[in-house]
Amino acid sequence: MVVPESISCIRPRPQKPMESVSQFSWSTLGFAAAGSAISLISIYALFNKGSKRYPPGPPQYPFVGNYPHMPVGWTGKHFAEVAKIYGPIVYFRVPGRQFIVLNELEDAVALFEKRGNLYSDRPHMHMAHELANRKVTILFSQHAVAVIVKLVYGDTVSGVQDSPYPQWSKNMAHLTSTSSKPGRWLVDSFRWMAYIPDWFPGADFKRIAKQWRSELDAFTREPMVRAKKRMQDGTAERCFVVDKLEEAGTSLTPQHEEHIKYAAAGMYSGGVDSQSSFITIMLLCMTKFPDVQKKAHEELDRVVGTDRLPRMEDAPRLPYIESVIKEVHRIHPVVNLIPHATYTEDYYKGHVHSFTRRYQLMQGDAADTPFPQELRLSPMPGEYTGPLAPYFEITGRRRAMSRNETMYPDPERFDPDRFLDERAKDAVDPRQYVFGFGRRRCPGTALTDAFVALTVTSILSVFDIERAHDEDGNEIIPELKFDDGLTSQDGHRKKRPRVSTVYLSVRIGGCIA
Ligand code: HEM
Repeated sequence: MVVPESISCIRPRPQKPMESVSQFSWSTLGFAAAGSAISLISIYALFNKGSKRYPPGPPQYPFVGNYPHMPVGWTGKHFAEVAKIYGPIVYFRVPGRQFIVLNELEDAVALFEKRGNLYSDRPHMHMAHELANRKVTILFSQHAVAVIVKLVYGDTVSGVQDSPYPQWSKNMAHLTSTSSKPGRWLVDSFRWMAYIPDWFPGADFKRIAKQWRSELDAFTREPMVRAKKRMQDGTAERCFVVDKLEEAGTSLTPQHEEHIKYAAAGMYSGGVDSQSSFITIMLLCMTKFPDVQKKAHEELDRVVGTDRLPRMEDAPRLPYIESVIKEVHRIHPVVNLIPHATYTEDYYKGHVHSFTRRYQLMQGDAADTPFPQELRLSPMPGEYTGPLAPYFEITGRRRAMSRNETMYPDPERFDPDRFLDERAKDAVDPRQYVFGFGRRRCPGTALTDAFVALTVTSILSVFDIERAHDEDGNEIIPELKFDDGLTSQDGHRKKRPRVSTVYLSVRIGGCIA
């Protein structure tokens, strides 16, 4: 190169011999690259430690594991796609949590029912359990005592416009669904976030949790206070709370009273939203499938007649209505992904399902809290005690079972006859799985069966359920669309008020008492 004279004063600085420069940088670079590779491999190995022992699942990324695959929400729709790729038992993990999703009834029965001793706990969800204090009611209580009675507080709600109960239960349904929403709260994975001060930017979740705590407090306390007041006034009716308080009599301790309060609240919160969701889905199906409704009307008119409401004893003589109820349960199981937890090592179909780690029940010192026993981590000798994945959250995906083509050919079709004709031998009654499994199976099953049978037959015997019309007078044919809550309801609710989705016109004189 010719250097122009004007800049010829620029001279190259004296340099170390080329060879030594290159030796220095290459060796440094080499060490750095090797170090980084080893660190990355170690981190990857740590995250995928033993992953071959687990059921198949989407590949994991370093640090975040399967966070990108984790569904936010209750229905976990994309699991259907995941199951097509990885098979019926799918595994995935995010920092601090491991999940197994069971898509087939056979596996859910094998684990939740036949090995119920291992799979009956509830996982710890930090936002719901600790920050919002939802651990106190039975659905999420790790020491569940299933107590079912028809009337919990002995109070009257129906027909009273200004009753606080509907609002309380609405708040509770929202709180439960949102606080424990899968994938929604980072604090469920990173529990140290619970120590972030409330005022800290981004700590909105703590402020929300505070609000929920006070709503939960009102929900559990107020109905109990009212029941006790009625007992004092001598106007109390027999119900779960009154029976239990009377039973305890003078030996009632404050702690015992707290247990009654929370057991009652568990029934209250577990029962209201699920049953009302079932009825809205039933109304949606009747609106969309008028032929089914017509057949149900015919059966009711033939068996019960038109001069009285149906009674429980009519139910065995109404097989078509019973299959309508089964098909409503099947077409969209009302309650979505409620996980169980397992803490003990177990092998199923060649895969290990948990680290050998277990929690022991130890006496806590907080005698004034409702549940003085606390779960304390107690590693056994030789156990894995690292920061990752202390146990598995394991869910039977009811919606996958309800779409199983062997049990239900053409599963997307709403067809109650599948439980009556030649297909009936394979058509498993969905009530086997829509209420959950094993020891955590819904304790409200019998109550729901009775409530649903009476409500569905009463509505159908009194009303024609008709489609709404748009501004041009055309019928609106609703889609089978559901929202993404813990309990899914008719998904049209958000768009327009339910009353415009269906019309109930009176078929016969009278009303539903
Ligand atoms: C359509 C009606 C209902 C459906 C579909 C339903 C479904 C479920 C499901 C799937 C579970 C979780 C089971 C599991 O983890 O394996 C559950 C739990 C529970 N349900 Fe229901 N349920 C209904 C009605 C009721 C009623 C009427 C009550 C109370 C009167 C109730 C009280 C509870 C309680 C307390 C739990 C928690 C049980 C525990 O954690 O041990 N449910 N329900």
